Amino acid sequence: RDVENMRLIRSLVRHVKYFLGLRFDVSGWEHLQTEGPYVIISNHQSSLDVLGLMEILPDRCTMIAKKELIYAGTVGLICWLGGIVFINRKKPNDARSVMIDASKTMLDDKIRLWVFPEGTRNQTGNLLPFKKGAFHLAVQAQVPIIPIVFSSYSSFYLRKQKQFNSGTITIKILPKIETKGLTSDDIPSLIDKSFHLMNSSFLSISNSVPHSNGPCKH
Ligand SMILES: CCCCCCCCCCCCCCCCC(=O)SCCNC(=O)CCNC(=O)[C@H](O)C(C)(C)COP(=O)(O)OP(=O)(O)OC[C@H]1O[C@@H](n2cnc3c(N)ncnc32)[C@H](O)[C@@H]1OP(=O)(O)O
Ligand SMILES: CCCCCCCC/C=C\CCCCCCCC(=O)OC[C@@H](O)COP(=O)(O)O
Repeated sequence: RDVENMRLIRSLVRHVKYFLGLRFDVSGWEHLQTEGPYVIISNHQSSLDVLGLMEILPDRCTMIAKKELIYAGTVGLICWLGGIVFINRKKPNDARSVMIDASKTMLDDKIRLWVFPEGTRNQTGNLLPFKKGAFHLAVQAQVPIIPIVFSSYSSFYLRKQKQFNSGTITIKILPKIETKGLTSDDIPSLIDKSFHLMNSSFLSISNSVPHSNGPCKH
């Protein structure tokens, strides 16, 4: 169990896109060229997000995930080996204390953490209001937040209609938001700022989908 295992996991998962006919169009790589630990936050539409995540995953970066994933067979084992931090969403007090511990570990072990601040998968067409854990984590560790947005999958993947076509996912890496000197009092405004940046970015990259390479909506 070590975050270094993510290198191997990342290189294996990167092949899955070819089987599904998916492409990634990434912008903002330069924003990930930040030294040391940081917290990445991104929107969460489906388990397909794992492919985009692995496409851009920086070194020494692991995720916060719901603890049910440990029991998901091979996927659970892979998550455990990759050093994923598991939280019990049914016990928010426990989840919070795990995240407070994580804020120390990320500094001690120079680890970056990826959090899905919506807290659950969402395909409503707008981002869900953000939970607060990711922002407490960044402020407690005094590390930057790097927001990342995946464009809507609705042009190629309709879960209810069981439709899946090939397509292109646009990933936009946004400039980091510094948290040095911020305290827990600043968290509401930090959330507000991050939410509006990400939601407007999500809407703008989802409407255009310029490079769609597959059969489109029916
Ligand atoms: C064949 C190929 C196989 C390939 C296999 C490949 C495998 C690869 C593996 C990759 C896997 C990726 C895994 C992705 C998994 C993604 C998920 O599981 S998403 C779901 C889980 N994640 C989350 O839920 C994170 C977001 N949630 C939160 O951050 C929450 O805040 C919370 C920590 C869970 C707590 O929940 P809750 O209490 O409901 O939340 P709030 O409303 O936000 O907060 C209430 C209250 O508590 C205060 N608070 C919150 N956090 C903290 C903290 N860390 N420290 C101090 N205080 C905290 C918060 O301020 C609120 O109080 P207030 O008075 O209202 O301010
Ligand atoms: C046509 C099929 C389209 C789907 C293809 C999916 C291919 C993905 C390939 C490999 C990735 C498998 C890793 C699965 C990890 C799942 C993580 C996940 O997404 O957990 C859900 C959790 O965050 C939120 O849970 P809830 O929405 O609250 O419950």
